[in-house]
Amino acid sequence: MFAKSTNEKPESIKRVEKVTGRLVIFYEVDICNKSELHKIFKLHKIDCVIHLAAFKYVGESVKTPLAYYVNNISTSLVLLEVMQECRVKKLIFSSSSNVYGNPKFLPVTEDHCTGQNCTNPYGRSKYFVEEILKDVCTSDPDWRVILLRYFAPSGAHRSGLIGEDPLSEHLNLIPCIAQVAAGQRTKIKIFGQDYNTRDGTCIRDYTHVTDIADGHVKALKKISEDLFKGWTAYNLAAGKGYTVLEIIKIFEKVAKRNIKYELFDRRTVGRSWQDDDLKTVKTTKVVGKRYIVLHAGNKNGFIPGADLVFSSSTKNSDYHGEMNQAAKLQNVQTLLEAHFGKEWAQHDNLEWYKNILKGLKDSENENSQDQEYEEEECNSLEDEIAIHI
Ligand SMILES: O=c1ccn([C@@H]2O[C@H](COP(=O)(O)OP(=O)(O)O[C@H]3O[C@H](CO)[C@@H](O)[C@H](O)[C@H]3O)[C@@H](O)[C@H]2O)c(=O)[nH]1
Repeated sequence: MFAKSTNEKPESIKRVEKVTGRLVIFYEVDICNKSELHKIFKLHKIDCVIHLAAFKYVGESVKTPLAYYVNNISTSLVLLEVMQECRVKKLIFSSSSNVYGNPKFLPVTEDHCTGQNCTNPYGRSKYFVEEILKDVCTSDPDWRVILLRYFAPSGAHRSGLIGEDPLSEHLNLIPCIAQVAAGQRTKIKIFGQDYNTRDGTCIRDYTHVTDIADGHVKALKKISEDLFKGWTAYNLAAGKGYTVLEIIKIFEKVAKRNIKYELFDRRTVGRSWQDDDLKTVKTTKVVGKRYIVLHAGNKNGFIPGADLVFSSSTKNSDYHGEMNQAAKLQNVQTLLEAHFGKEWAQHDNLEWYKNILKGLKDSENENSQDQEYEEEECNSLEDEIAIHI
């Protein structure tokens, strides 16, 4: 085992030895230190590497994206180079369900697309490393890679000897609840209450760490099978989602303690597994006031001052009717005319907006059902004068 001692305490290695009954050979080394890594690879006959070294806090990654990209990607690159040079070509990579971003279907299976709509730098760093590993496998058929995509690893070994005692101020949900229960924190901040779920808080599939450990043992067997080739991804998940509030209530019941909490905004651009009962993933409802910004311009750029901001009074996500009231568009028309004089014209393709200017209601409007079409048209009209919303 090799690691930088940012998060590990020496005592934890001793405890791993106690729980497993095996001697752990431990090197305290920065994985980015290529020459040190080389020495270790020369000292031992290594068959397969399990690569777990990474920063892992979603919230922290949003605040310090570069630290996450540098740490999570460069460690992987140095490790891969050393492995390649030492002809060790089997790797089990600790990836994340974050690579799926906002899921397009549920349950999320391994063939779900990855990388699209990742909601945070942590998830994207895992996605990038996955892609690098796929390229490495394509370049050399001797490489074998298993990507293990964890779903919210949580819990502790049943002996109580190994658990999570985080040093970071950024905490995962369950250690944070545990600290509140133990009196080390006064309350827990719940990030997000506007998810499309049973109680509005985010759903995660919390997977016990010993199940995750079993997954690694199985992956080790799999990668050594004669027929194994290239790369394969496996989800490591329990298969059942719980909301943040449900987890808090379960913890209260088990620990027989009151867990105080406070509601906050979402930590990232929201990813949630949504409600199990919902067949499709729906657009997240926005609670509260919305501000709509509209710009106008042409190929020479936006017209200075030609932007309209107004606050919607509706609380549901379909604010378009309100936004396109003739009065609002009239403001834009006035601005455009002030800038272009009579040269300005609304493009024919913007039928829907034209109809609104004529005072037609949504139901009388032929194109109103297809707003996406409208937006696409706007994008392809860069050379025309167009209203772009
Ligand atoms: O103080 C807190 C901490 C978390 N949450 C919420 O609880 C849920 C779970 O968050 P957390 O326990 O931090 O897990 P994830 O953000 O899902 O990330 C974890 O799970 C991923 C796999 O899903 C792993 O890849 C990551 O390394 C690991 O940090 C999320 O909705 C959070 O917004 C709170 O409301 N308050």
